[in-house]
Amino acid sequence: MTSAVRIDGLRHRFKETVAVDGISLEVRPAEIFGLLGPNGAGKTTTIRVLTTLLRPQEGSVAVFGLDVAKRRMAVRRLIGYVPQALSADAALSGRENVALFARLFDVPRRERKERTQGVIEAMGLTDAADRPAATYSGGMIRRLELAQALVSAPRLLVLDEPTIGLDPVARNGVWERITEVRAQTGMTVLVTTHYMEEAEEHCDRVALMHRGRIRALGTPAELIAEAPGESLDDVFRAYTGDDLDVGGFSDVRATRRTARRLG
Ligand SMILES: Nc1ncnc2c1ncn2[C@@H]1O[C@H](COP(=O)(O)OP(=O)(O)OP(=O)(O)O)[C@@H](O)[C@H]1O
Repeated sequence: MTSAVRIDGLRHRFKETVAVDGISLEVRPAEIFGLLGPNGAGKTTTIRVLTTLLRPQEGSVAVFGLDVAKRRMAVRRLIGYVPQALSADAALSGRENVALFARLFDVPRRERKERTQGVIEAMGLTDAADRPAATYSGGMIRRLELAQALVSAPRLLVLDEPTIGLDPVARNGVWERITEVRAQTGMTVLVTTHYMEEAEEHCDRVALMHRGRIRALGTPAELIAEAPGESLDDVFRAYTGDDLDVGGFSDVRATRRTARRLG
């Protein structure tokens, strides 16, 4: 079966910083795959290459068999992407935001209304759909952004830190919606996070990334069985040693970014 994502020897640098240092991995169709690691690990750079926003400098990336460097537009049509930066317009209602994405992604005109309503319902936003997004909570904004990404019925949903800065209840709400959509559609989900406990609970397989490299890859249970400790957090520490305290699981940067997003 064709891989949903296949990354071979991807390396990417920004001047003297090597952001991604030769990674290879495969995401299987219909799985929820977590790319995990602290700030600066190289997760976003990897995501930006596979969503065609950055051209691969070295190595290759294919989405459902399509090379991201050679088939950019075809790859984009397969992907729904929720970036870290805010992608909803606060002045528009939830429904208007989703309808805008339906137009942007060429959803056929006669299907737009129904598809927009469908994803709004799926994300639990029916009651709030006609209010300006400015009145939404952080969790609702994230679910609206998921609705925007889902309206084009992508085969691969790519989420960059979907629960960052949310309280535990809102984080659960976002994950519930992600797992429901996956169960209903068989969509593949690639998610980055630095919340190990969320990945442990919701991801089928994970890759632990640190300083541009993949340190371990497998199901959460496999990784926990192979390394000393009882959680993915322990596994990560085992693979990265003291580095983590320097690299930082600190949420400071993340929290600041979220404050900007919602402010
Ligand atoms: N546009 C850029 N210009 C220069 N350096 C960059 C750029 N984007 C990322 N980097 C650097 O590349 C490294 C990897 O960053 P990346 O954003 O991919 O990590 P990340 O794991 O996604 O972390 P975060 O969760 O903080 O975004 C970091 O050292 C970062 O500072």
